[in-house]
Amino acid sequence: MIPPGLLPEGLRDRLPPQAEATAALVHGLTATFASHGYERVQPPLVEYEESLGSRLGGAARRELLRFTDPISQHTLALRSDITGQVGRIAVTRLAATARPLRLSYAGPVLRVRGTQLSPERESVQVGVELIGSDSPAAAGEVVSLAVTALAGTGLAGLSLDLTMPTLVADLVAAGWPLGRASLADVQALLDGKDVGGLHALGAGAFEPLIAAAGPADAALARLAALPLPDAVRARLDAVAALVAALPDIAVTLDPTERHGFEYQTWIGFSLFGAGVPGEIGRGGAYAIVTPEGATEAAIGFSLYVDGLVDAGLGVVDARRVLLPLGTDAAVAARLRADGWATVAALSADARPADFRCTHILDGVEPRAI
Ligand SMILES: N[C@@H](Cc1c[nH]c[nH+]1)C(=O)O
Repeated sequence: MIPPGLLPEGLRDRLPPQAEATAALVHGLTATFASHGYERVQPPLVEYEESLGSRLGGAARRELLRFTDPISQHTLALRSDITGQVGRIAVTRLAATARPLRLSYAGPVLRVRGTQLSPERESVQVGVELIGSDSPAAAGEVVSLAVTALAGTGLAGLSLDLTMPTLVADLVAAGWPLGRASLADVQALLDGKDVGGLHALGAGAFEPLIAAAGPADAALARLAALPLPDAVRARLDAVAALVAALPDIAVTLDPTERHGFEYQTWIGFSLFGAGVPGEIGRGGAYAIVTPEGATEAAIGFSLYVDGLVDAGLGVVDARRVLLPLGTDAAVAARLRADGWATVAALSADARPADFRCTHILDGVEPRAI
């Protein structure tokens, strides 16, 4: 028998005050997005696996929890990421809406497996997608919105890691010599920072990419010294402009990092902050496939609210006042209008501390205890 209170691995209850903190953070972040012109959409928790899966990269698709719908007999899946759903909305229901389209979203996502760093399987994603452009200006808007929104939560020590997920493939397409290696080999060797392996397969041309990782300014300078095709150089300039626009936060560049960027294209980024293990958010440019088989450029980010909650952010400093038995309803209403949370005693011996009250009503005024 499963003991009462036991939850499946990777799932948890949020209790006071964290449950409220989650809601407050979601509210604050989406309000910031709204103030920058991003309008909220709310896709469902569950969709056809075929449709949901096709909008995720390979690894993320394997993270979908699937089941058969007893009504339609189709395979459905719980979303592991909201970005693909927003893309679907953009190219179907909102296909005729003017571009760029600025949408925001918030809600729970579920993945089959947690990771060592974040064992939770359910988490809350909050984010924006700018659809119709992935230009340098769009990237600048989206990255600075992520930074502004996170700064608004009180998070300290914010830092940004940039990557260029399609860089290696672009260089290969431009004729950088692979030797006896395949594109996948080179990517795997770069992931492992395996200089010897690259040379052994005759793909030594890619070695300088390993050294071109670290603090963004130095990494960009190293990359710029390489024989890059014009299109890649233009993207590098866009990344440099983006870094220059963020003088107040630490920015690093790891140009070949692909882990977690299954569907992102010319730019990807992760956000980190003090007191939060693992990423706080991730984003980048990507292409949405339209029902006609064309593609539409987009860029956005998702923030993972649970890390912020676990770090103690979002806790609303509630002023809670205990109302002794028989308190006048009008007095209680006035206190609430003044921003108090009122807790009505249901017995004469109710003690403020038992109800996490900081005050007790004394006559018509709250008295600190
Ligand atoms: N949803 C992606 C990040 C993203 C949003 N938009 C583009 N990329 C993730 O959580 O990994």
